[in-house]
Amino acid sequence: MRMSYQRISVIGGGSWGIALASAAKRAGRDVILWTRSQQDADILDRKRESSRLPGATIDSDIAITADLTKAAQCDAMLLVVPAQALREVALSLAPVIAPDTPVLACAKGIERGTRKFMTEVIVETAPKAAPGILSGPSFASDVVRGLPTAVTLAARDEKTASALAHALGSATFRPYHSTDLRGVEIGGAAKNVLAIAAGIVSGRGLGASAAAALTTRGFAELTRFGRALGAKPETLTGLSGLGDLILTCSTPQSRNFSLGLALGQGLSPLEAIAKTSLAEGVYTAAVLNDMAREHNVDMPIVAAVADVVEGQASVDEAISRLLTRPFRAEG
Ligand SMILES: NC(=O)C1=CN([C@@H]2O[C@H](COP(=O)(O)OP(=O)(O)OC[C@H]3O[C@@H](n4cnc5c(N)ncnc54)[C@H](OP(=O)(O)O)[C@@H]3O)[C@@H](O)[C@H]2O)C=CC1
Ligand SMILES: O=C(CO)COP(=O)(O)O
Repeated sequence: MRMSYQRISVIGGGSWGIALASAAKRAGRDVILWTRSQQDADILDRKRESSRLPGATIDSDIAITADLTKAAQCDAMLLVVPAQALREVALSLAPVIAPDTPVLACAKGIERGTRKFMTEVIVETAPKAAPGILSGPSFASDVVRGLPTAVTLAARDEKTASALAHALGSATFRPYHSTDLRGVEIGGAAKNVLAIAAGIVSGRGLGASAAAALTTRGFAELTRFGRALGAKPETLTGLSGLGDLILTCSTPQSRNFSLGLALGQGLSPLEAIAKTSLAEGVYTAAVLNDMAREHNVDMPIVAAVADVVEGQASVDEAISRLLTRPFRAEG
């Protein structure tokens, strides 16, 4: 098994892909960044900046390509495309990556239709790869500027997870390693949905006390769901669970929070989606709600967000439903 991960490929030239490529470069790795269009690759290569990350410079030593076969020549790969596009990209990669190459999902979401988590999609589409996941409280704009961030990186075995954390880590980008794939991916997927609710609370002007209650009760939902699906408690209270929930529920720097803010201020779901760049919680809300029901897990905030973004309830109806739930023991 390869344990030296010098050549890192980053698949996806959006804001998180560029930020992770920059972090890997800062850690001393040889980095290739793949974008799906040749035109984008040429522009990024020439300008060394992206409108998605204003003010950030892409290191001149990061190779940029639109050639998947070239990008597949690596020791480890980061998949940094939206959750709903991960299957399509992994399918194209499967024939060109070497067996046992770690392929880390860096998207936060659950596939609609199949109800699969990101590492399950990798296992299905690229069965010879070694699946992993990287997730945690980390805005691309912070990571690309080299501000201190910490994330969780999980692989099936601890040696691989630890070696990958060493390969990608630096003083300002600190991956903590884990083998709890499921726990890490549940945190990243659920927190986006809960961040929409936090944004709604802010946009409706419900106050700081309501915001704290929402985040805490949201964490109770995330924990219940995680426990039902076999996540480790320490993962749920760690960076990729509680850590990312706190970050995304607290600032309009989060796209999910800011989409919620727009909904709370009275925009329709379609208007709010059009106004915000990729907010994964929109696509995860209904599938997470369905999975919660399937596993008999009570997730009233997630259900409320799903109804609002799918246009089945108004913001006021959803809030009223949450506030009139029966009183119960905490837990
Ligand atoms: N931004 C952030 O701060 C963070 C983001 N994430 C997660 O990373 C994932 C990606 O987000 P982010 O980079 O911000 O999103 P962006 O919208 O900035 O970028 C998405 C990238 O994926 C590409 N893409 C979209 N669909 C496909 C497809 N079918 N095939 C190939 N490439 C595709 C886009 O290409 P094109 O330009 O051609 O459309 C674009 O380069 C999300 O799941 C997000 O939750 C996680 C942590 C932090
Ligand atoms: O996942 C993120 C930070 O950890 C980014 O959050 P948003 O996608 O809501 O901007």
